[in-house]
Amino acid sequence: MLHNPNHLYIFDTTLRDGEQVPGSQLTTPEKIIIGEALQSLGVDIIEAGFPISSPGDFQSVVELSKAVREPIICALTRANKGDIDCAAEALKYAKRPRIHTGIGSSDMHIKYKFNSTREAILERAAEAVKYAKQFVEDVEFYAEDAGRADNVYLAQMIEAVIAAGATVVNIPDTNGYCLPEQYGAKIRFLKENVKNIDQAIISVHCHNDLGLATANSLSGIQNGARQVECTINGIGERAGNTSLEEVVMALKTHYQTLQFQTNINTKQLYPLSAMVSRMMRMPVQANKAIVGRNAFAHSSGIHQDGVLKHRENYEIINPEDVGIDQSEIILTARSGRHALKHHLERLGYTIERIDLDQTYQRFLTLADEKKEIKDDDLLRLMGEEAESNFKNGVTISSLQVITGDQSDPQAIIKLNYRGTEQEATASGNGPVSATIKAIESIIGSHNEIKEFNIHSIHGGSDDVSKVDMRVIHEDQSYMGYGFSTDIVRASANAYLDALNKFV
Ligand SMILES: CC(=O)SCCNC(=O)CCNC(=O)[C@H](O)C(C)(C)COP(=O)(O)OP(=O)(O)OC[C@H]1O[C@@H](n2cnc3c(N)ncnc32)[C@H](O)[C@@H]1OP(=O)(O)O
Ligand SMILES: CC(C)C(=O)C(=O)O
Repeated sequence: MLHNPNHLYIFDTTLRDGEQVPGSQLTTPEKIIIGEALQSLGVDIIEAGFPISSPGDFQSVVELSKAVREPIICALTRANKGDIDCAAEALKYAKRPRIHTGIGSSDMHIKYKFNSTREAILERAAEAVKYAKQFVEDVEFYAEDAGRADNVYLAQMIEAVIAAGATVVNIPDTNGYCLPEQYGAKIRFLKENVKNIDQAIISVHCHNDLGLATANSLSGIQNGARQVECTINGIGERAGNTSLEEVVMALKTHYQTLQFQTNINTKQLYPLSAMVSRMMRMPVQANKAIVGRNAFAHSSGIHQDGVLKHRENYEIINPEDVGIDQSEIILTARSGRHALKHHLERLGYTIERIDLDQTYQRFLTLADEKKEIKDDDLLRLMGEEAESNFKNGVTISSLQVITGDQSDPQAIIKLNYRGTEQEATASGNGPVSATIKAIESIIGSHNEIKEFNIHSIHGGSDDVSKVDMRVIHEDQSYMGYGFSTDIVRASANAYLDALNKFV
């Protein structure tokens, strides 16, 4: 078989083995959407289904064969004529069809599944391949439970099926039993002991029962396999299959050592992972390698500081390479000053004006209570006691407002400004406008307020109100945030929050 010796074929079985997850069955239109996305990702082979299993799965293979033309479309069968006839029929529209047939190869399966003998099973294996060959040129054979099979017998079986015409021989660790070294040694044994092995591609198909599917697949590849069977997000029967994104990124990250190329456009990995998770109703665990929510999130201070100084200190993959915009710095009580400063700057605070130590202590108290500090929490922290956050900031020492429907509202304010306490009184068309005017008469300048929003945090008339405003000063825009149970005080806090960024 002619192929580039450095090319590693990616055989995606999300739609077949991946779909064997309880509750994750897909409709034909959903399979086509995922199939088209897999084609765009660059997989070489799509295992589209098991046509004999149901009319719906048969139809999915038919429709996928029509819609997805670039990758090989593969259909699974047992080693019997009925399954193979059905797969051949379902694949009749495929541009590049492959039948994937096979049978158990371990003594366990031979005895307890088939109540048969090694000799009889070997014969059935070869017959099935010969039969499938009448329909398609490309026939893959799987030796189910090869992970627990005797290597000498497995080699005989593989030799027989290649002689019968198999183009690809799949050595599944069906039950995720092997250790990486054992599985690699099995592949090497076949490479060295099957006389006609050069006439077929060896494929690895590993399950994750011991969390070793990716490690076993890589070990198989290092020992002679040139096709890897995998699924998006590693979904599949029981603990799942080898995860496509893990194996592809391991090959890419270690290209210098392994020297294998794939056609995968890695930037599509994350969007496709999210699509499969949504359509198959299978959440991705947060700490899942490559595509988990936390795969590029840093929440402890030492790591955050390291990442902010030089991303590669704590990341071996650039998140953009897998379609994730950027790493995340999550603020928690384990964060340090560098992370806090990073977020404050991102939110528009000029760090030179902030008393970082003071702010950090208040941040820690809040973080211990809240676990994760979001932008809103940080803005609130800055707005609530704006004066304690800024070095030499303008602060309010008292505010009194007289309002009602008999006269214009009036505000009397005392500000600490430039080292002295100064007082002013002003009236306006409302209590907020009177307060802002009073502040402006002390600082001696007028700044236009472009946006002004008041929200309650939880709802209810006794709630804390949150004010945000955009203040224009010398053609620059400054956001201010304020919080208080008194909406006038919250507005004054927001104005001072913005003011302290430029005064
Ligand atoms: C390791 C894997 O992931 S293999 C793929 C697993 N996927 C699936 O099983 C999903 C699709 N399966 C199905 O829809 C059904 O199981 C069918 C249509 C294939 C078969 O359904 P049924 O005919 O009702 O049989 P059932 O599933 O109960 O039992 C399996 C039969 O297939 C036989 N069998 C199992 N694997 C193979 C094989 N590779 N080659 C030949 N026969 C096999 C079993 O020995 C058993 O036969 P028996 O009835 O003579 O004892
Ligand atoms: C059908 C085969 C390839 C399989 O899924 C397995 O053995 O795990």
